[in-house]
Amino acid sequence: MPMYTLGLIDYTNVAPLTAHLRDLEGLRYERGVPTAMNAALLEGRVDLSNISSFEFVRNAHRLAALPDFSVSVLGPVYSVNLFHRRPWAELSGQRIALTSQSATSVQLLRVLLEASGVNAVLERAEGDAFTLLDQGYAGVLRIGDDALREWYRVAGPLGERDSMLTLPHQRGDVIVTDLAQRWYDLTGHPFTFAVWAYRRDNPPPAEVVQMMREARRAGIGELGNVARSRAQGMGLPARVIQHYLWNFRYHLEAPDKKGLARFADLACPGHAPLHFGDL
Ligand SMILES: C=C(O[C@@H]1C=C(C(=O)O)C=C[C@H]1O)C(=O)O
Repeated sequence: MPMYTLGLIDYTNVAPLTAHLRDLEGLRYERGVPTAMNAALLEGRVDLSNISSFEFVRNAHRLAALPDFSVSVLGPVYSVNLFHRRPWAELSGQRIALTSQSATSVQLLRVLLEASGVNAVLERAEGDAFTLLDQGYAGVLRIGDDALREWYRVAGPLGERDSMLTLPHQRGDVIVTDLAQRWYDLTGHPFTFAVWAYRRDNPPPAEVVQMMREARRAGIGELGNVARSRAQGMGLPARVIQHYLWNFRYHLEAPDKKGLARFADLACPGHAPLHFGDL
C-alpha cells in the first residue's frame, strides 16, 4: 500500500474504535482535536479521519464519509455540555465562551439557542468551565474528555448501585445542559457528532477500512477493558466511562443519518448533498 495517513480525534469516546487499530505497511497515524483533524483532512495532510460532522456537511461538495462509522448518540452524550448559572431561557444578551476544539458542537449550540429564541453573544475563550464562569461568562461550552470530567464534578459521585440516568444536572448554582439531550428533546433524532471522512478524489484502500471494522468489533467486544484503561487517565470511575462508551452509536445507522440530515439543513442551509462511500 502506498503511504496512507489515518487521522484520529483522540477523545475517550473513540477509544472503542481505536484501541485495536493495527499497523499496516505504509499506514501512519496522526492525532489531534476535532478542529485540527478537520483542517488536516481538508488541507490534504491526512487521508481519512473522524472529523466534525458540521465540517463534513460544510464541505459536502468535496468530501465523502464511510457509510458505517459515526460518533452519535440518542439522548444524553455527557461530554458536550453548556455550563451555565442562569437558566437557559435567560441567556439572551449574555456572553457564552466557546472552545476552539469544536466545530460541530458550536453549531449545535447555535441551533439550539436559536430554536428557543435565545440571542447570546458567542466568544472564543479557553479554560475550564468553572474558571470561565467565575471570570464572568454566563455560559461555557465544553466538549470531549474535559467536558466529561467537569460534568462529573457537577453530577457525581456515581455510587456502585446508582444509575447514570438519575444523576443531577445542577450543583450549587452551576447548571449543566447536555446538548445532545436537548437536541433529542427538540427533534426526536439521534445526534451525529463525527463521521469518518475522506476527500472524494482519494477513497480509502479497502484493507484500511477492513482493519478499522475489525478494530471496532474487538473494541466494542471488550468495552469493560477499554473503559478501565481510559478511566485511570481520566480520573473517573471505570463504571462511569463504561456507561459513557456504550451509550455511543458507532455505526451510522439510518436514524443517525436522519438526525444528521436535519442538523445539516438547520446548521448549513443550502449545503451540497451528503455523500456516503460504497466501501
Ligand atoms: C461527543 C463528542 O464529539 C466530538 C465533537 C466534535 C465537535 O464538536 O466538533 C467533533 C468530533 C466528535 O468526536 C465530544 O467531543 O464529546
